[in-house]
Amino acid sequence: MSVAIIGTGAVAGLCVSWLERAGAGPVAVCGRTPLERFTITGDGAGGTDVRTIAVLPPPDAPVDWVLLTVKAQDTASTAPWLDQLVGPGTVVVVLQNGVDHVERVQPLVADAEVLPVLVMAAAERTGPGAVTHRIGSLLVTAQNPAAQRLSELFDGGATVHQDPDLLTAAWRKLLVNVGGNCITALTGRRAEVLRVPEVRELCRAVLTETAAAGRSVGALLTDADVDGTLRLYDSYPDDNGSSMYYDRMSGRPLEHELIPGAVVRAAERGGVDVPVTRAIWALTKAVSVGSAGA
Ligand SMILES: NC(=O)C1=CN([C@@H]2O[C@H](COP(=O)(O)OP(=O)(O)OC[C@H]3O[C@@H](n4cnc5c(N)ncnc54)[C@H](OP(=O)(O)O)[C@@H]3O)[C@@H](O)[C@H]2O)C=CC1
Ligand SMILES: CC(C)(CO)C(=O)C(=O)O
Repeated sequence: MSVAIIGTGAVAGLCVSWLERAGAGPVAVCGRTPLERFTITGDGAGGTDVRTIAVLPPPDAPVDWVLLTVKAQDTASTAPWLDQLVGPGTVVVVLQNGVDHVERVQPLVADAEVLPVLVMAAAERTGPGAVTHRIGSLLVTAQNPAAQRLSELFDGGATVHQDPDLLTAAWRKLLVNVGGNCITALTGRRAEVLRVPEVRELCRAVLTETAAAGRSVGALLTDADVDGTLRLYDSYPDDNGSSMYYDRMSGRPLEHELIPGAVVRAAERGGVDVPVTRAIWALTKAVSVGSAGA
């Protein structure tokens, strides 16, 4: 099985780590800057071991699996890699947050199979090829033959859950991101900020709106999902950040369109009022590098 990962950040590092544990052999990594190895600290389950894993340079021919791990706003810029790596039989696995993976990637890969994957894990890129794996080793995807093969590819490294209702699963993950990612990015504080009582109430308001927006487009979310997400925030270690927090701290653009923007757009389609989420969207857009004046 040939595997090429596009991107050299946190989720790319997780994939390299999981595939090495799965015995998948060295995988190729395609970055904006060439990389020869990853150093992974931790295992997402409390372990603190440090592993160095060598990776292969970008292949010059199509591969069986392309794992796309760039931020949503960088997806279009990967077109040259996709042209090089995708051929008949390639499955393009999109490991991103959000709810519209297929719409974003399918136009770049003609009729190749696109498999959306929700990454139920937390990791931080701390330097070039250096990734700290804090929480989790679960991937959630659709229920189909490609997903079954993905499960076999990662077996021994990460668990792949095939969910018959991926729309609801993606909105459930969006709940986690719309509060946790946006608030940590806006405040410049890690997960401990989510336990400030007034911030917790703000999160409850955003999550309640998000659940309503999700329901308006067919996701089966209830108040129990809101409560479950708040309990998840309570369980985070104080030093857990979020992918949007790391981008804010590094002066990179934010995924404001992928996360609160997706809620606002769905709410508009569904005729749902989401004033608090709209405010969060405006603020994350305003602080995102490159958005000045937009
Ligand atoms: N980090 C986390 O814990 C989690 C993240 N996610 C989601 O996963 C996705 C990836 O996030 P994450 O790994 O954190 O992001 P990172 O910012 O850590 O990594 C993104 C990588 O993509 C690279 N990249 C951008 N454009 C290109 C390109 N054209 N060609 C090659 N590489 C490119 C970046 O390069 P450069 O180094 O040059 O910037 C960077 O290495 C996001 O949608 C995020 O929301 C989901 C769950 C958990
Ligand atoms: C780890 C988690 C759930 C944090 O909100 C995430 O998805 C992210 O950082 O993007």
